[in-house]
Amino acid sequence: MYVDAYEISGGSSAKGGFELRNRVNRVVLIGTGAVGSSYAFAMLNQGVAEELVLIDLNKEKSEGDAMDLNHGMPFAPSPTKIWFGGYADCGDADIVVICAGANQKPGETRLDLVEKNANIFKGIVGDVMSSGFDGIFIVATNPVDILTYAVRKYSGLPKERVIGSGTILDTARFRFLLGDYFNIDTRNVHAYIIGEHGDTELPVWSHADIGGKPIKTIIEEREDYKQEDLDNIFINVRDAAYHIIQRKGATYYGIAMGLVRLTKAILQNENSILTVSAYLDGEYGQSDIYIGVPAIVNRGGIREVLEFELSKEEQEQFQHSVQVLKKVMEPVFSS
Ligand SMILES: NC(=O)C1=CN([C@@H]2O[C@H](COP(=O)(O)OP(=O)(O)OC[C@H]3O[C@@H](n4cnc5c(N)ncnc54)[C@H](O)[C@@H]3O)[C@@H](O)[C@H]2O)C=CC1
Ligand SMILES: CC(=O)C(=O)O
Repeated sequence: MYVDAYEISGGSSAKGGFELRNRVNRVVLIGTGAVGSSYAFAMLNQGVAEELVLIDLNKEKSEGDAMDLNHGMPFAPSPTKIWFGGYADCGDADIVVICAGANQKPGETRLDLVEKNANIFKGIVGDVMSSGFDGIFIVATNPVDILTYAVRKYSGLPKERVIGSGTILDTARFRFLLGDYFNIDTRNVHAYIIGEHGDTELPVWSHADIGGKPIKTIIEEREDYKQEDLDNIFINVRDAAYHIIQRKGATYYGIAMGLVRLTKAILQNENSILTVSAYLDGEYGQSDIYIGVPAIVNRGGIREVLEFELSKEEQEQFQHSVQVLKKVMEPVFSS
């Protein structure tokens, strides 16, 4: 069901040929808390899906969200059929997005959430798969790399059809701050954060450029830009969630827009390069791990992981990030 965006119907048209029938696409969102409801709002505003189903343990909340969102429909760029549903609705879904589970309290790391959220995920993924779901999972719940691994394990779906949001948000934060620093439209900044979506993530300075010019070269050539400032930019990216959680208790708009970007890349078969949590099977010298890397995303999910030629320091940092994740994963998946 996930492969064909279009179905050829055999019925004869007025002109006697085949009719190309656009099959309705459906996204099911599980978890309509701060992140999930922001995602639903952004989906409606961008007119990405034809059907959007909301599921949450707190049924009243998702029912209220469906009503509220539907009242905005006259202002949307295109119609989206939105309803509060149940797991049976996943059977016909193209994409299931999971934002359900606990979030960080001030001072907590993402990795601190692993046990609680892995337990929640066993039930959720089991219910989704019982519906006959055969599409693509997108995972946002933290610790996202480990929970994406959990979804693959619990669902048994092919690796390319289980995708974590990975460092899509961190990369966006990085591009925003670099754009601000160099006074360039952030969309013209090409720079990536890879590794764990968390404290061990790293910036890929060796492949960061603006308008084709490496940022390293700009720093060497221009006295008004300093390496020290770039180092601070990365620290602000890495610690952004802590800064926001301290101020408002949670982060949700940035990730919601990142998740919509990912959903669009899939539904519109874009072959876009996004830094997502992808399963590594030898790439970057690593295996049996989900972690943030640049990947080509299209209607089949992850078409390919892109392997940047990393500097020695970047390689070491990436390896460290893998090791930290594996250490936390070990007790979760050993039984
Ligand atoms: N990947 C990323 O870049 C980001 C990830 N997150 C993560 O997203 C997750 C959600 O965060 P928030 O929306 O702020 O939390 P929230 O507490 O506002 O919402 C969580 C929702 O999950 C629901 N839920 C809990 N157990 C459930 C179950 N078994 N079935 C269905 N629904 C269930 C709750 O009822 C609640 O509505 C957290 O783990 C957070 O750390 C947050 C921001 C960025
Ligand atoms: C909470 C979280 O993972 C983030 O904002 O990056």
